Amino acid sequence: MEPILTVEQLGKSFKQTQIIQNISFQVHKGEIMAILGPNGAGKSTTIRNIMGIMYPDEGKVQFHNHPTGEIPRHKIGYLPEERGLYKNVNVMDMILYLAELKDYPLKKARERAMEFLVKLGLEGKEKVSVEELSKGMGQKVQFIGSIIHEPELLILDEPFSGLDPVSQEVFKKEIQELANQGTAILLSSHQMNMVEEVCDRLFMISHGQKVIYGSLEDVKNQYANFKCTIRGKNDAKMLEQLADVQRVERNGDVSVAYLAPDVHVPSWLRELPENLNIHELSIDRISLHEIFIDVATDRHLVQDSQEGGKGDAK
Ligand SMILES: Nc1ncnc2c1ncn2[C@@H]1O[C@H](COP(=O)(O)OP(=O)(O)OP(=O)(O)O)[C@@H](O)[C@H]1O
Repeated sequence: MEPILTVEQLGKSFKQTQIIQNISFQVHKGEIMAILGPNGAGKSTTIRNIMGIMYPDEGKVQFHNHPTGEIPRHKIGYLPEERGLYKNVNVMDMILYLAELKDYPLKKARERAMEFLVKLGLEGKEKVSVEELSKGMGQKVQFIGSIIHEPELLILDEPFSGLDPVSQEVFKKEIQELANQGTAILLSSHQMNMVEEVCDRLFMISHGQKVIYGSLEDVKNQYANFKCTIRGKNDAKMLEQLADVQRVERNGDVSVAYLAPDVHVPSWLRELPENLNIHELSIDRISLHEIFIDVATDRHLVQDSQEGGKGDAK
């Protein structure tokens, strides 16, 4: 795997408060790397340090194939968390202006702009003034602006926020296609279902520090324990006392028992008490959404200490 970006031991403080600490990860050619974490964890600060919008107090950012310390802006695409376009220009001129800023040939930019306007359902909007666009349409135009110059690294800060489900799917497809064509993508998002569907690897920050780093598969193998959902009138206490049950959540007649790591599911099922009331029962692995909540609420630390510490996925 060819690294495009290496972030090494990045640290940043504001007014003596350490915001991020010892942040290290790589983004490879053709992969989608998710940077995740609760509100205020330090994702945007990390991205801003990569983009040179602010400078780290410690560590370094290296763009491979470029001299050390250089930020090759014409090779980076960036969709910032704060959306914003010039209002009194038309859509095509806006996109061409952004291409020009990156020294990208205008003829090619116009062709690519048309191609993406069609793909994102904005055909015929080329001459429409940006201020007449809806929020979602504006976001699509800004997205086109971030990829118009064929960047080798694309940084997307919350690309799905504010989009309807259909537009989210369109964005998802485009992001996957760009990765298939070799673009390295660093994506920050709170939409775990989307992250689970598109990302190859993920880096999770909590309180400014790495908590998980690894491939989606490794992370799921390591952190996605099983849960057993039972519909039927049952005493939650009885379920809590079963072997290998870490906790039980209850909603009406539905109880979800979260199982310990490495539980042998067939054996666990065999041991269920005979008087258990079962209308429906299912066994699933917890989702990335649930892993995220475990991490964000430090629940995984309890789990790690019970196991003697699992460490990172990578
Ligand atoms: N310019 C700044 N001056 C002081 N503190 C800042 C500044 N920028 C960010 N912070 C603080 O740094 C912390 C991390 O903020 P950051 O925006 O990086 O988080 P985030 O993970 O992107 O959060 P969100 O998911 O809410 O966008 C927060 O506590 C924030 O208040």
